Amino acid sequence: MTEFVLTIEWKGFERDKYVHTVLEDNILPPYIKNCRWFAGKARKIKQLKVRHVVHFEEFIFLMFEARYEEGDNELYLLPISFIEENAQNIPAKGVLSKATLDDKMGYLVDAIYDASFRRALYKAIFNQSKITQYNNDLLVFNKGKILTEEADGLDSHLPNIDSSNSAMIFGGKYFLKLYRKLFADTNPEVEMVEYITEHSEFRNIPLFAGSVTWNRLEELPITFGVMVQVVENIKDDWSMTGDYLNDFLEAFVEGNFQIKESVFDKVSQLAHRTAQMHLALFALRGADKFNAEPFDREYRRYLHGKFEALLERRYNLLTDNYLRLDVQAQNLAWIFMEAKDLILDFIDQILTRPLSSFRTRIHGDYHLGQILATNDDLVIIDFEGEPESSITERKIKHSPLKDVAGMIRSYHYAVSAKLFNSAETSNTDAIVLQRAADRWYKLIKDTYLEEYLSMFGSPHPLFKDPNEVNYLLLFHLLEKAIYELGYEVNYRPTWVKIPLKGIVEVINEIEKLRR
Ligand SMILES: Nc1ncnc2c1ncn2[C@@H]1O[C@H](COP(=O)(O)OP(=O)(O)O)[C@@H](O)[C@H]1O
Ligand SMILES: O=P(O)(O)O[C@H]1O[C@H](CO)[C@@H](O[C@H]2O[C@H](CO)[C@@H](O)[C@H](O)[C@H]2O)[C@H](O)[C@H]1O
Repeated sequence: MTEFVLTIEWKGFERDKYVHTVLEDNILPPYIKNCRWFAGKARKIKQLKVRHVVHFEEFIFLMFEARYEEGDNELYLLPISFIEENAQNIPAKGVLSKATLDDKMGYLVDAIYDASFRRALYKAIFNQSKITQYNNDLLVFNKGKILTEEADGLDSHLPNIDSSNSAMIFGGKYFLKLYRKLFADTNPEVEMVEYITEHSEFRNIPLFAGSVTWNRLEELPITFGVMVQVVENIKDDWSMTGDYLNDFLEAFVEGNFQIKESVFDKVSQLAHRTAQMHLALFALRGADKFNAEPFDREYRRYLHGKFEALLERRYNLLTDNYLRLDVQAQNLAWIFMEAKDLILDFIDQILTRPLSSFRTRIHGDYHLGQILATNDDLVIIDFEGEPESSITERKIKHSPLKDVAGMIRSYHYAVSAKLFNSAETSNTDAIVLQRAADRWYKLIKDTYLEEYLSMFGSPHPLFKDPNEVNYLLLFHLLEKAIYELGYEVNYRPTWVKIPLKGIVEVINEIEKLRR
């Protein structure tokens, strides 16, 4: 914590240039370095700038902009509160600085750690409050039908989870996600969860309980948070699949190839829930935001342009990081780079080939970590969309096969990570390991895909013909693996091989199609 004693006044906080400057220059820079939610740690920061202030009772929603040496700025939400000395036990990671308010000594803290802030948030959602700001903007709290518990007597806590936003749990029943990185326009998660809850029968998501939005007079609204039902889950499906793979690994080191029937059952169950989610989203047509659309020229061009730009970014990233890769990853990277023309040729087809299927709103960032396993079912969470895309892009309708490709990639990740990163296999020949991983992946992928497609009548408007399905699936598998390459280079360099292997697999498939 910095040694500043900041003198604060809530009234007129938006004009308090002195406080803003101290925050920008002295308090925020060291503070955000230790925040899990600050995504710019690896980037060179040029400046942090207090951009907006929204008042909420005796708290402030502060928004600051991170300006970097290179690349786009980012806007972050930091709710702040003043805590009198010894008033509450705030963890050190939540304290911004020493402060005085109305001659009282205390601390300026991240308000999520302040129980009275959490209570105020809940009450405001429950009462559907609307708070007019100094410039006539509105802070709007919206309530879902399932929110029935009065705030009085309801306890709240911060769950111990790994999350890029901030979660709070109320009365063990409601889960509030406060977004940290903000975007202009309503967060797709609020739209999706609210619409599915209110206008469909699909119940394998946490139902909508409320939202917090800053409605700006002159500009697009910004979503601060969404509240949903708590899912009493045992673990997420990534960990669950890891458990199945432990059994598989155990048998494998004994010389057996063995997948339990119960594993196929779980994969089928996920395929069914995925299909039901897509059917529900497709059925929401009629509501403007959700109407299914054809593969028109504009969309085809968009998809093509986005893929080309992604490809270019990733080739540059690989070139810049090539020497940091191990030999196996370098070999795979070569295959990827040499296949550039083949890939470009393949994606060009999206512009002209017949595509009569429809596209609809989808999950957008679908992988095993987004599935929570309850006692006997699966619940799909995190409808925020692909982290690298803008909010407008996240709302674009796609073939549901984009989600299917995401999940298939996730199974590929799970088996690759387990087989290649486990101590048990450190002495096993890489070719033998690869063969086992390929077999497991193929069986699981086929099960997932067949079960998924079997849930749609044939032909279904979303999947008009098998050739389209094959092409679009390959297109999205390739796109996703190329996207993942960026994530791994930046966050888990030792995992870069996994998406590279995925890319090479699709390249092989494309070559087969050309023969
Ligand atoms: N409705 C919920 N009930 C219980 N736990 C949840 C719920 N939603 C999310 N979680 C937990 O929080 C974690 C992060 O959720 P997620 O929506 O992915 O947030 P973020 O986008 O901030 O990473 C999940 O992996 C899960 O453990
Ligand atoms: O869940 P997020 O929205 O933060 O998604 C990002 O992080 C994911 C990792 O947590 C990353 O997913 C990749 O790794 C997963 C295993 O850890 C694997 O199951 C996914 O298939 C793979 O894409 C995701 O790409 C990224 O956007």
